[in-house]
Amino acid sequence: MADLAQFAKMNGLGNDIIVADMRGRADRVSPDAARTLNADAATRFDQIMAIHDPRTHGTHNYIEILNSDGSMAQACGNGTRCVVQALAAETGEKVFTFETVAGILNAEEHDDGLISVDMGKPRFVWNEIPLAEEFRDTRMIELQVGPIDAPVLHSPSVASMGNPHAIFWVEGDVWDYDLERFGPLLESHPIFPEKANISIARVLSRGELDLRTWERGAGLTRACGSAACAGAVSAARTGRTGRSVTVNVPGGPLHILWREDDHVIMTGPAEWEFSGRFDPQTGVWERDEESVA
Ligand SMILES: N[C@@H](CCC[C@H](N)C(=O)O)C(=O)O
Repeated sequence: MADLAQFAKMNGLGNDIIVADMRGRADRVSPDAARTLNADAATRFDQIMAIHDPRTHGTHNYIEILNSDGSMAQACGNGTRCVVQALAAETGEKVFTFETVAGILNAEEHDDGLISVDMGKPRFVWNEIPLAEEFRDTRMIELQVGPIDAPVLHSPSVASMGNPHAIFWVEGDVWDYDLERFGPLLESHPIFPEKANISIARVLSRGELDLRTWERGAGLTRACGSAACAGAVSAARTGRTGRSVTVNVPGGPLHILWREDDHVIMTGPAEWEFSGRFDPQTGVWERDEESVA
């Protein structure tokens, strides 16, 4: 059998994550392997967090992120919390610095088990989201779903947390909207040249909002950390909330703080489920004996 790599099936508030240990290896997790793992009910996931040896001095690891469709992602908040929990359990360290495509991320596991990730600074300029055409005010862009005279969703805020997000604001229950139908249409809308993560958000107070997400390259998920960050900063910059909020995603609450230095700090849990070994090229896998229920 090929030279197998260790993995841990984990989740961040129900966002299904595979943490792949690629340290000491020269290969990468292939898109085909991602699609094969996702096709198996036991290992289906939203993102793979591939931990590689560091590429930059001062970082613990380089992290590569794949969505369940095999596409690459620049950021994954829930997945980063799972990586922190796994490495903290292995090494006893509590503070980590990772390099990702989106930049350098600092993260810390607290004594209560919750994990904070510095998701970096949000980007709001149209060509940093990116959008296909210039919008001077990205707090509200011209995009809608439904009849022209009575749109179901309209005027979203857009932001990048290293990955593109559109947040549609609603007055009613976020579960009253057919995100499974609207999500794929909006994810691949021409206004988003790199596609986008599509969220519906309802502001409950100056300190709390509900949020559901159709994830780029993964579909409906129970949690999207970077969307929670994008929703929080968009709520603040449109005057709907303060800069410290609880974001209720379907899997549970996340705390988001948009610091005065412009960094966005996300805090939440992570959970280990089982471990195994897999072929990073084919996705063929086997469960570790001690993980057999
Ligand atoms: N679930 C992740 C987001 C993963 C990437 C996203 N699907 C994308 O392609 O941008 C999170 O918790 O941030």
